[in-house]
Amino acid sequence: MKYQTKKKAIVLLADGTVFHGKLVGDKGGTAFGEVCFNTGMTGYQEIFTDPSYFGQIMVTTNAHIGNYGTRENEEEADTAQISGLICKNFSYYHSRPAADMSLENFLKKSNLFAISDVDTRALVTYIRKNGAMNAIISSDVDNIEGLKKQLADVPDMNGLELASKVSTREPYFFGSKDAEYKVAVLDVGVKRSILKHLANRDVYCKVFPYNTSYNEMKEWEPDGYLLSNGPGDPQPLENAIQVAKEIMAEDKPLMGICLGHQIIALANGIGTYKMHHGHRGINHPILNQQTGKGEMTSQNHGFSVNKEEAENHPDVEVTHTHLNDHTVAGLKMKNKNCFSVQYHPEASPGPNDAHYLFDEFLERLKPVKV
Ligand SMILES: NC(=O)CC[C@H](N)C(=O)O
Repeated sequence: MKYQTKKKAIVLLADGTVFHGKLVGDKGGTAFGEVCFNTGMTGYQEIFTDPSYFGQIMVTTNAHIGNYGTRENEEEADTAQISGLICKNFSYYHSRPAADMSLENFLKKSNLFAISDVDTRALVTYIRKNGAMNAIISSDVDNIEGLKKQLADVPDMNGLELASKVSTREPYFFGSKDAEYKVAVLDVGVKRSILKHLANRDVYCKVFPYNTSYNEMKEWEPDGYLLSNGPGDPQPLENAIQVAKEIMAEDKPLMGICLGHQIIALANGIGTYKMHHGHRGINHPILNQQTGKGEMTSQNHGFSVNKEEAENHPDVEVTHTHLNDHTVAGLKMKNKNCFSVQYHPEASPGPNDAHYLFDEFLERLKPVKV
C-alpha cells in the first residue's frame, strides 16, 4: 500500500479536545475553520467543491473517501472550497472508469490539507453533542500550545461574512444566449449545478458579483432573479438583503436557495440564527405543506430562519418544514412573486425529489415574459 508509514496529524477543537489521525499524502500542513460533518454516503467531489462550505473543515461520516476518484464536470466550483478535510479511510486508488483524476491529485490541485484515520464516529458524536465549533487540523502534532494560539485567532462563524471570498469578481454568462428566459443571479457562492438546472430549462443566466446593486442587475432586463447559496452568516450581507427588498418592491420573480432563502427572510424582517450543529447530508426529510408530500433533500446549512417570526408574518407562508427538527425549510411571499428553500433543489449530491422547484420558478417567469 502507498504511504505505509503515514505521518501523524491531529484535530484540535476550540474547547481543547484532541483527536488523532494521519496525514493524507506526505506534505504536512495546517488548516482551520469551523468543523462540520456531512452524512452523505456519496458525492464527496460535489461537497468539497461547494462554495457554501468555504471556511469550514469537513468531517465525512462515510468511512471511505476517494475510492471513485474525481471527474471533470462533476464539481461545483473549479477547486475544493472546504478549508480542510477529516476522514476515516482515504483511498489513494480509485476504480471508476469515468474518473479522470485521483482524489489525492484533486486535493493537491486545490491545495487542500486533509487528514485520515481519525475516529470520525467519535468526532461526529462529539460535535453533535457539543455543537459546531472552530477547529484546527495539523501535522504539527507536538505543538499543541502553538496551535491553540492560532486557533484562538480563527473568527467565529456567527456574524462572519464570507460571500465576498467566493463570489465572482466580474459578471459572467451561463447557458445559451438564444434561450427563452433571462435570469440574473446574485452570486453569494453559487453552485454550478444551479446554473445548469436553469440552463437546462431554457434560461440564459447572467451571474453578478455579491456586491452588485439591483439597478445594475436590472439594466440587463432579466425576466427574474435568483439569490444563490453561499457560505457564512447571512446577516452581514447588507447589499444582498437590499437587492432582495428592491426585487420584491418591483414584484419581479425571485427564487432563493439556502443562503438566498435566509437573505429573503431577512429582507422581510424575519430573523436568522446559528443552529447547534446544522444540517449537512443528502437524506434530510422535508414536508411540503402545500401538497402534504414528503421530499428527501440535500442540505448544507448552519444557520436557519426564525420559525415564530416566519409563521406570524402576515405576508409570508411557511411552505416547507424539516421533519427532523421542524425548522423552516421553505417560504413563499403571499403578495409577491417570491419563494425560497433552505435546502438544495439542485441536489448534486443528493436525491432529485426537489427538482420541481426549478419548474415552479419557470412558471413564475412565463407570465412576465408574455
Ligand atoms: N448552502 C448554503 O447556502 C448555506 C447557507 C449558510 N452559509 C448556512 O450555513 O446556513
